[in-house]
Amino acid sequence: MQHHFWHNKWEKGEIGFHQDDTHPMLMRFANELGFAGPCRVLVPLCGKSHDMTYLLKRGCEVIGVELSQVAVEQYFAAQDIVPDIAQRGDLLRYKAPGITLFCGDFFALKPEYIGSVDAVYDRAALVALPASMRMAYCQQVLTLAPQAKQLLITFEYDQSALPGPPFAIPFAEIHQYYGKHREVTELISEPLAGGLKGTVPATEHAWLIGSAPR
Ligand SMILES: C[S@@+](CC[C@H](N)C(=O)[O-])C[C@H]1O[C@@H](n2cnc3c(N)ncnc32)[C@H](O)[C@@H]1O
Repeated sequence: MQHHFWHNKWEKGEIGFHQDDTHPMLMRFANELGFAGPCRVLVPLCGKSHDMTYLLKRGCEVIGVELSQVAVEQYFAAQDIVPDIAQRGDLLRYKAPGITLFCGDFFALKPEYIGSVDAVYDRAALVALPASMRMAYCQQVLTLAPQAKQLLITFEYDQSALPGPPFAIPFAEIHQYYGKHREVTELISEPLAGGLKGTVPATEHAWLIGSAPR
């Protein structure tokens, strides 16, 4: 997806992907993933997700990355937090106790900006990207978080029924991106209540991408 597509969505407030509550699959598997202090969790393409606040409340340190300044500023405003803002390479770094959000292109983020990462939480990030960008996205995740385990949430549905995003991503594709050096385990799959965008039957899947052997 081009940057202007997402900037446009945030400027118009067309953010149907944003959830009012913590994602149930995050709550369900947080213990299994070790999402508790002092775990440092990378949240790619984070939007202004409440899932970050849930992770913070569990004592995690959150490192988010988001293209839209509207999203980043709305996140901190909603938490009543005034972050410290500084330039970091091509990104703006918003920092507050326990949470750092980088505003800019995920592909411009460098490992030295974020330090070591214990876990990755991907909800509506991989599925937000067209097929042409997904391999590069997953390689960037592995570059930024080479040792980390990951909770990945995806959808499966008839892609011909909806153009996406979110896109349908079958297991074979996830295996293609992460399966070479990591164990990929399905934690759960459930029918999406009401269907995707209220119309298309879909299943939602949670995957554990195992940490790299040390
Ligand atoms: C479908 S939304 C999901 C947001 C969040 N993960 C959630 O669960 O609400 C995808 C987000 O990715 C952001 N995004 C898209 N491309 C990006 C990029 N190249 N770098 C950083 N963020 C990006 C968009 O602005 C949007 O907020």
